[in-house]
This record gives sequence, C-alpha cells and structure tokens, in this order.
Amino acid sequence: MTTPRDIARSSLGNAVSYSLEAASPTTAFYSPPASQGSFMAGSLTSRTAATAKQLKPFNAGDIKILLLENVNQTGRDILAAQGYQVEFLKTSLPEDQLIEKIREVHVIGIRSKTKLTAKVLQEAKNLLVVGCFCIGTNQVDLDYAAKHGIAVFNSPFANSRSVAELVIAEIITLARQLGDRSLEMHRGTWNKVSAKCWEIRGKTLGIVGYGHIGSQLSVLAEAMGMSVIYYDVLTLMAIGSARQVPTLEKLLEEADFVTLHVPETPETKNLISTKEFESMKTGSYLINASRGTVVDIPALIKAMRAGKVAGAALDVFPHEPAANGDYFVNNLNTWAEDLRGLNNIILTPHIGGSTEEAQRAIGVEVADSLVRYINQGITLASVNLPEVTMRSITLDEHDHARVIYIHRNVPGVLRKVNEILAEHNVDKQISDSKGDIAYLMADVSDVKTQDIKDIRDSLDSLNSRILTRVLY
Ligand SMILES: NC(=O)C1=CN([C@@H]2O[C@H](COP(=O)(O)OP(=O)(O)OC[C@H]3O[C@@H](n4cnc5c(N)ncnc54)[C@H](O)[C@@H]3O)[C@@H](O)[C@H]2O)C=CC1
Ligand SMILES: O=C(O)C(=O)COP(=O)(O)O
Repeated sequence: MTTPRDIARSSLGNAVSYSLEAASPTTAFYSPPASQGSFMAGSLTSRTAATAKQLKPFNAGDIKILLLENVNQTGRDILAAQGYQVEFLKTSLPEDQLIEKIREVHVIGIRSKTKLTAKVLQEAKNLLVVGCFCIGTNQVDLDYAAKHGIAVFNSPFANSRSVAELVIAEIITLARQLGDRSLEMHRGTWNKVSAKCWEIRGKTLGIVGYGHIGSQLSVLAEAMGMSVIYYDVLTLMAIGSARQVPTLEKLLEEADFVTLHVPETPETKNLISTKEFESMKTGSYLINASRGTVVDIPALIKAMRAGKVAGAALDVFPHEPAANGDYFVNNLNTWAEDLRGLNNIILTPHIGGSTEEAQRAIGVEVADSLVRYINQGITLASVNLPEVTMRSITLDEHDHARVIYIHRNVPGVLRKVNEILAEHNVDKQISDSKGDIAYLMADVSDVKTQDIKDIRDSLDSLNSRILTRVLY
C-alpha cells in the first residue's frame, strides 16, 4: 500500500520539470495522497514541453534541508548554491523539537550530538537522506534508516588529523602536568616541580583502535621518539615500526600512555573499566577522544585516586549537552564533582575534530555527497546503503530517465523489475545489495512522459519496494 510518506518521497524524483511551467511548484512535495494525480499530471505535461537546456533532476527550490549543530559554512554554501531551501541552526535540538522539524524536511545535516533514533526517524515522512557532518555515525539508527530507504553519509577521515594532533598535545600535557601548573599560575601560585614529570621520548604509546585516527597518531608519536603498540579487532598492517599486540590486556600491561580510538558499539561500552585499569602500569596515563561510553568514569576516578593512573584526558562524555553553556552545573552524573576534583586530568568539550581545516573539509565532503544523492541518486560513500554509481545524467538527454529502486533483498526482484523495464531501452543498469537492502539504478532512454509514469507505478506496486525515485 502506498503511504503518504512514499508518495512525498517518490514525488521528489518526479518533480523535475513541473517547476518549468507550474506557477506554484512548492506545493508538489506536500500534496496529500488525493492530490498526487494532479501533481503528476502537471509534472508530466511540463516535461514534454521542456527543452533540453531546461531539464534538471527536479525543482531544487522545493528541497528542504535542515542543518543542525553549526555545520560549516562550506557545506551550507554548496547546498544553497544548488537552490535548495537551507535552514541552519547552531545547536542540536531536544527530541520533541527535532521530531517537529524533521517531519518537514527532505534532508537533515547533523554532527555527533543529534540522535536520529527509530522513534525520530519514523516521524520523518519526507526524509530522503541524512548527512553526518562528522566521522561517527553511532548517533543514527543506520539499520532503521536503510530499511526505510533513507541514505546516510558521513565524512570518514576529514577530521582524523585534528584528533591525532590533539592527542599528541595531551600526551605531553599529561606527562608534564601542564594543566595543573597552568591552573596554579592562574590562581597566583608558583609551583616549580620535576617529580613525576617526564619526557615522552622512549615511552610506549598503546593505541586501541588502529583505524584512521589511530594510525595517523602512530606516525606522529613515532616521529617524537615514542614506541607504538596497538590493539585492534582486525589484523592491520603496522605503520613505521609500530607493532600490533594480540590482546587488549597485553597492550594495557605494556603501554605508558593508553589512547582510545574505537567506535561506539555494544562491544566498546565500558571497554576500559575496573579490570582494565588493574592491568595498566602504575603511573600510566589514559586518553579518551573516541566516545564517552568507552570508559567507565567511576572506575577511572578510583584508579586515579589510587595512583594507578597518573593522569587522564577526556574529550568525550556519556551525556553531552546539545549546546554550549553550563555542563557541570546541575550535572546529573553522580561522578561529576569527583572528576573535576582530580589532579592532572584534562577535560575538553568534544573538540577533537573542531579545527577550521577539519570542519571546512567535512562541510565540502558531506555536502557534495548529499548533492550527488539528491540530484543523481548516487550512493557512493553511503554508510548504510549499497554503494551504486553511474555517470551523471546530462542536461541534453531529455528522453532519458534515471530509475532508482530501493528494495528488500529477496529472490526474484530483478526479474520483476526487468519485466517492467524491458519495454524500454535500458542504457545501463546497476544493482547491489548490503544485507537486507538492495539498490537498483537504471538509465532508460527513449521514454515518453506516460512511460515514466507507468514505470514508477509498476515499481511502486511490487512487494519488495522500499522507495522508488525516477529522476528525469
Ligand atoms: N573526539 C572527536 O571529536 C572525534 C571522535 N571520533 C571518534 O573516534 C572513533 C574512531 O575514529 P576513526 O579512527 O576514524 O575510526 P575507524 O573506523 O577508522 O577506526 C576504528 C578502529 O577501531 C577498531 N575497533 C572496532 N571495535 C574495536 C574493539 N572492540 N576493540 C579494538 N578495536 C576495535 C576497528 O577495527 C577500526 O580499526 C570514531 O568512531 C568516533 O567515535 C572521531 C572523530 C572526532
Ligand atoms: O567526527 C566525529 O565523530 C566526532 O566525534 C566529532 O564530532 P563533532 O562534529 O565535533 O560533533
């Protein structure tokens, strides 16, 4: 059965040339089911009248985008230049406001704070695509999104260097107790000490998670004379003289500095807890710039009070606020005051990726992915849909349509789709699957207005259908 959500979203692909003749095209996306027929008629009639130059995938001005969490200007400019309607907010939104807003938009851009849970996404009736303007995608229910034909993109490594540099700074800061000395001077105290202050040369850095950030950090640390060991669930090629160790325990026993660069998953929740602190060397240091759930904070407090851990740097926390402002005031975490009272602990508000360079690069990368997906249906670099790409649709192909069919990955679908497309001239067709979801893209030529409507209606009627888009 066709739901209003399906109509709104499948219409997106067919709004194409409606804008060329219709007086008020913006109503097209929000037509209730009963008015779909008239919208389609307008769309299809205008298409036949369109010249080659006028053709574009759809009326860009109808696309509504909501950008939260201060997405960089570079990304905003790219999206605005397409003619999309872009609304920008500096902060994240509480769930009730997010649900209100998400109902209206075709595209949402977020960073690490905005939680797109199934509860939120099920309200997103028009949503086509999510852009995570960051690395982590744990804040999005990727599975729910895929099963509802919502593509998700991120920027897999544009801020890796920024995080790695922050960690290098923290290693030296902890080894020299710089935070405490600076704080004392701010308070007017001269406290010149060398006891338990160390060079980092010759010390061992243990990296947990040797992915983009971990491996970048490995290079920088070796350049400063550190020995690097790493633990990862995958067997990975060592960079430079770094050495992979077989278990986390082995890493904790050997490392002077332990730094965490794993994603947030059920397996990494409290990855470093009481038992792990016991395995660490006395007087070693812990750095967490991954996700707040990875370290058991009460256990860290105990380990620091016992002198087992000589210093720590935390950039991430289990519950982070949606906007800048008070954090420890009225903080519900029972450990908040204890944490603040410790010596040699650096607390930063999730700034690992917060550099001009990283944010600009992320803005460009994610906005480009969104434009490619909205205009051309290309899923290259999607984190939850199969990656499917074909050449760009060019403006002079006015008898050409791009058919996109997101469907459940069950036997017999391709046969049925090809029965539908067989009536036409299929120039090229690609299909790929990822788990339960499959993505088919076909460029069809010599299609008339009525053919496009027929193709879409026929695909919409298949049981396997999640979302149909026809771009022309
Ligand atoms: N503080 C900040 O501002 C930032 C934080 N991050 C966080 O850092 C994390 C890591 O980033 P990348 O290096 O880009 O990710 P990545 O995906 O390139 O690397 C993660 C590595 O962790 C490994 N891994 C996964 N589960 C593991 C486990 N249980 N034990 C050991 N290894 C495990 C993976 O095999 C992979 O090699 C991100 O997922 C994100 O949560 C990322 C960017 C900025
Ligand atoms: O890229 C990531 O995963 C980060 O943790 C950085 O998040 P942010 O963009 O600063 O909200």
